[in-house]
Amino acid sequence: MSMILETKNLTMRFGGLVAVSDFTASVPQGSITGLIGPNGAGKTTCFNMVTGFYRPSEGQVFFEGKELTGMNPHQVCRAGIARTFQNIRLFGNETALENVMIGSFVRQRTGWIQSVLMTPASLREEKEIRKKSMELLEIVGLGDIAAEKANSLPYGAQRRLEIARALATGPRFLLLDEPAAGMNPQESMELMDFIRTIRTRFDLTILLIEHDMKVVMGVCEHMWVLDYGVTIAEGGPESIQSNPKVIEAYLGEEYVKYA
Ligand SMILES: Nc1ncnc2c1ncn2[C@@H]1O[C@H](COP(=O)(O)OP(=O)(O)OP(=O)(O)O)[C@@H](O)[C@H]1O
Repeated sequence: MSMILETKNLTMRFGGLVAVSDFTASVPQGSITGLIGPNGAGKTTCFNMVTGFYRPSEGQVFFEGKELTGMNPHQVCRAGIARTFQNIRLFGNETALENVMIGSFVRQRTGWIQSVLMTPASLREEKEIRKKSMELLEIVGLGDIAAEKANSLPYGAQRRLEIARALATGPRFLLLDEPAAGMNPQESMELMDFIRTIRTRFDLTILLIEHDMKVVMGVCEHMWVLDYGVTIAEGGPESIQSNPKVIEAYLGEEYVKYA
């Protein structure tokens, strides 16, 4: 099985705090993989190191066999990795369509000078981007709210919109940071279908951080478990749910009793 992402001994220190220690992990191509663990375990820090938001104190990141360590977020995005954030980061006063268009500009061929001068090439490209962004909104089920401002949308729609914007950058690898946060059980169920659908439709590999165990166990084929920055387990849903270390550090006996 080929690995789309490999990390080697990724370590992040903030002063005296070791937020992530020696994170050596791999994500199979085409998989939906989970990164789980208690609050403060270092999950988002791992995302930040992979996507160039943090420069690791030590260690390396390889994407499709090429080293990404030290690249900035824009370069990582152009390489084919997109992400969403734990706290939704949309342009609230822009419409849903404009938010998706902003994602597409990462792949824009004409430069900013041409855009400012509104050359025929840049106008043609903007029209193309508008059309593609609209199609994307339709695919994620937001076609009818394209003209609404992002901050007026219900929470579940905002999460989908953030994913649509990430998809607009044309990624092969998508990282989702707590996509089910704040969703009700019905929305979480729909999210699982949605994640599987976009994986197939866009030929993606997905890595997600999530605390909702129904979502994690329902959708992830493989997962990594962090506790205090240290990897304490990896495996499929069955083995993770019965792993004593994971039960003690994170899931708890109650979860095991009622799962
Ligand atoms: N920029 C930063 N400066 C200092 N400490 C940080 C920074 N970012 C994260 N940390 C610390 O690193 C540790 C890991 O945080 P991180 O956000 O990665 O955890 P997490 O597993 O994603 O938690 P949660 O599930 O609550 O989102 C925490 O102790 C956090 O306070």
